[in-house]
Amino acid sequence: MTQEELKKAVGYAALDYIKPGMIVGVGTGSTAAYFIDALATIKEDVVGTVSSSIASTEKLQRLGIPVFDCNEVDGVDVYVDGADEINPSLQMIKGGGAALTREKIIAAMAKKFVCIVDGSKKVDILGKFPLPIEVIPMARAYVARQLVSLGGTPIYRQGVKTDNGNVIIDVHNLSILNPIELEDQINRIAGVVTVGLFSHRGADIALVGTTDGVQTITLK
Ligand SMILES: O=C(CO)[C@H](O)[C@H](O)COP(=O)(O)O
Repeated sequence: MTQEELKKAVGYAALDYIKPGMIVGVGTGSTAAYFIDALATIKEDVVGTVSSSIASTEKLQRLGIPVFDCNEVDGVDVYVDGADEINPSLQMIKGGGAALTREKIIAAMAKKFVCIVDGSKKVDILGKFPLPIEVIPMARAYVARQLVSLGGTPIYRQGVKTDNGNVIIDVHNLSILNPIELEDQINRIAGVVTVGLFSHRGADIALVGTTDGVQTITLK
């Protein structure tokens, strides 16, 4: 099976977690896009969605799926999104698509986070994928210097502006042995909006696409 087929398989497998009347959080990226296609097949059952990016909102609306502003809903029943890396504790690196801040907000609001990935995203230690950080533009150089002092190699993602009008710094060469500590350290740097490390609020369930089928991982 190709990587695209594995992404599609987990996108559709996530429908098992959607029940009639739910408010569904919708992620961003190529795997989440397959989930949106899947959601369209049961759209009469879905009360509504909240979306983590303008791109996902536009796709949902094109397919006739109602999208609410996060401030209009009391909570999110289930959040379905991809990841760039996921470890055995279901902590993740996210933000390859620059949507990390809205993704973190919806993850925080959600009762259940279902992460959908193809098998290439599974790692033992996070950090091979450069860690995305959303930064207020005027703080870019300062934040980069602070990241160097934490041992990383920050690279400014040229030409990218987030849906919130900010910039992205990708931090290379990190071996993230203590994700919670690093998430806290980076969050404390003035000018950082969000770090794409999802360790305090990781996933509750991971659906992993493999050539043997969709593997379900839940924390014990
Ligand atoms: O965090 C994300 C976007 O900000 C995505 O979930 C992540 O980049 C994975 O994307 P894809 O499903 O295209 O591999």
